[in-house]
Amino acid sequence: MSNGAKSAVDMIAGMEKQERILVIDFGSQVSHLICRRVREAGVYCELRSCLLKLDDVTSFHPNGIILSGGPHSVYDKEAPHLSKEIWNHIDEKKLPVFGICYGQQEMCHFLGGKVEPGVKREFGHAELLIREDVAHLSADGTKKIKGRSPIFEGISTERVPVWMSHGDKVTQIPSGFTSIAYTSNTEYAAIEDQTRHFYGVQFHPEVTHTPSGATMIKNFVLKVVGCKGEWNMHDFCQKQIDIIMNKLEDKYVVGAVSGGVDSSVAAALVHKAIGDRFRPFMVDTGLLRKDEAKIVKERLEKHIPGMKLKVLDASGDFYKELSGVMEPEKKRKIIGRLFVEAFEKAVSEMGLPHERCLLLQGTLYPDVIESTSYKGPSSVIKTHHNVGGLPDRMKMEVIEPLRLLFKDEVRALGNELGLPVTSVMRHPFPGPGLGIRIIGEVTKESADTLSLADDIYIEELRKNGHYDKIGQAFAVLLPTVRSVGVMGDHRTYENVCVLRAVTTTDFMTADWYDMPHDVLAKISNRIINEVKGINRVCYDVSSKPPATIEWE
Ligand SMILES: Nc1ncnc2c1ncn2[C@@H]1O[C@H](COP(=O)(O)OP(=O)(O)OP(=O)(O)O)[C@@H](O)[C@H]1O
Ligand SMILES: O=c1[nH]c(=O)c2[nH+]cn([C@@H]3O[C@H](COP(=O)(O)O)[C@@H](O)[C@H]3O)c2[nH]1
Ligand SMILES: NC(=O)CC[C@H](N)C(=O)O
Ligand SMILES: [Mg+2]
Repeated sequence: MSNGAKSAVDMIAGMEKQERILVIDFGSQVSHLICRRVREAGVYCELRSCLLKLDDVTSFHPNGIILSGGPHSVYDKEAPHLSKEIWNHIDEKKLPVFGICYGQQEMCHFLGGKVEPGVKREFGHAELLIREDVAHLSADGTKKIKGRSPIFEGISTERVPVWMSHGDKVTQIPSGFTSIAYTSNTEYAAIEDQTRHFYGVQFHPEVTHTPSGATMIKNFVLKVVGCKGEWNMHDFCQKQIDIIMNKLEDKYVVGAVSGGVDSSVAAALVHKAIGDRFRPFMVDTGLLRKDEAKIVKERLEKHIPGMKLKVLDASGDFYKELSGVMEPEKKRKIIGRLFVEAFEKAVSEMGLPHERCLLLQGTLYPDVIESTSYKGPSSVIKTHHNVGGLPDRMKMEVIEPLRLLFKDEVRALGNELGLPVTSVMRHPFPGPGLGIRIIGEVTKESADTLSLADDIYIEELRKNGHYDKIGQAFAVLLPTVRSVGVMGDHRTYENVCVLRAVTTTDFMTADWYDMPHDVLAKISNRIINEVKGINRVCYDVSSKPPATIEWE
């Protein structure tokens, strides 16, 4: 639901004193992973577009800067560059810089080196050879010693597997730089200017295909920049509560809470900050998991003392309006509209002063990155599904307390706030719920059937130790398909249920989960025996792409 614009409540204000790294995005597909690695090193960081202005840099107060990779070639006419003012500021403030791939090329290009189209494009694994004889000043600055660059400290081998993805090549390094590692393809696989604390690598240390990459980024942040690495969820949580408390003074916040990770954590945080001026509500669409509204209400009220979750039963409207509708996009539109109507009804029933009321949104950092990062020529923009349109239509200001966090940081924040594991580690559940898992027309009967099958499936996954290994699992019902079966010597002619389970890191791509046959057998047996109306169970072995995770 993010529009990427600044929220009404600026969640960063008040955090100025903490150490921080600015990651400048030149359009790489994996720039966000640089942020992940920096934060894993215990240092707060943000990703900003390479089109940023000097003011954006000075107001961020970075301790160091990382330049990402990108699809352009630095010598192209339309290639993006950091402005001269920013480079001057870097010089003036003596800010350490780490350039990755395009970032390294950009640094060399600007500082008087040379970048040219390479003879050989390199995509994939390469072997990096670390130089052990780089001249350095000793820690006390008194004598010259020989050893490896601080970027490579703690890496146990001299030959390091790294991931390459480039066509251009640095052919001449700027004065002051020296090579600190090489590959068979380039002398300048890693370079440094010790005096200015400038570093560059041709490969990608941010991806997991470079196993020691996280160490290199950590070394830059802690050893070169000199950060202490003390950013942690406990302090972050406390600071965010203070910020919300101070900014909201006498305001009210209404929040649509689904029981999913994001909305539950956001709700817990805002409740901690403003108590009963936060009014959470949940819409029972009739398309939720089995007993979901009841379970979510009990669970949240138990773990967030004092919170009262209002449940609005709108299931009748959903079944009525979906009756006879087969087409997936039509169903989604109807569901989206009914959600908004239910929200409006819930808010108006609360009778709060409209001008003092904000809407809580569970926007996460990937959504913010998507709308603010630099889009290079070959970048793919993901489609973010959501319930949509609410703040515009309701003309309400929004508060997005999670907009600086990645999903697993949200989970860590949930732990910090005392939410149970069942809340913070649960698989995502889409807003349209069973509505897009009943293929074709949705009825109360099919929703009841599917929720029973889904419940058995999830229960068995938990019992057999598979739930936490899976990114998302659910059952799908095919009410338009009937199959013949035999039960107790009788002919049956009933529905087919499909089980889906995928592993994924970001839900943009996914692999089907290799489920052991004995577990499948148990689940199939239970569903066919316990759920009336289903006589056949199939397992979905399609990956995304070309399939999607949901069926509609
Ligand atoms: N049944 C519901 N009642 C109230 N709000 C809902 C409901 N379903 C979805 N929403 C709202 O829509 C938002 C988007 O849903 P989405 O599924 O993306 O996130 P989530 O449910 O918070 O987390 P998760 O990704 O773990 O499911 C939710 O954060 C919540 O504000
Ligand atoms: O809140 C949501 N509202 C939606 O309309 C919606 N559609 C898909 N999803 C979830 O998005 C992820 C990717 O789904 P697909 O591979 O089916 O596109 C998966 O996690 C899906 O469950 C939704 N979430
Ligand atoms: N991954 C990158 O940053 C690539 C940089 C540049 N486009 C090249 O091909 O060399
Ligand atoms: Mg959800």
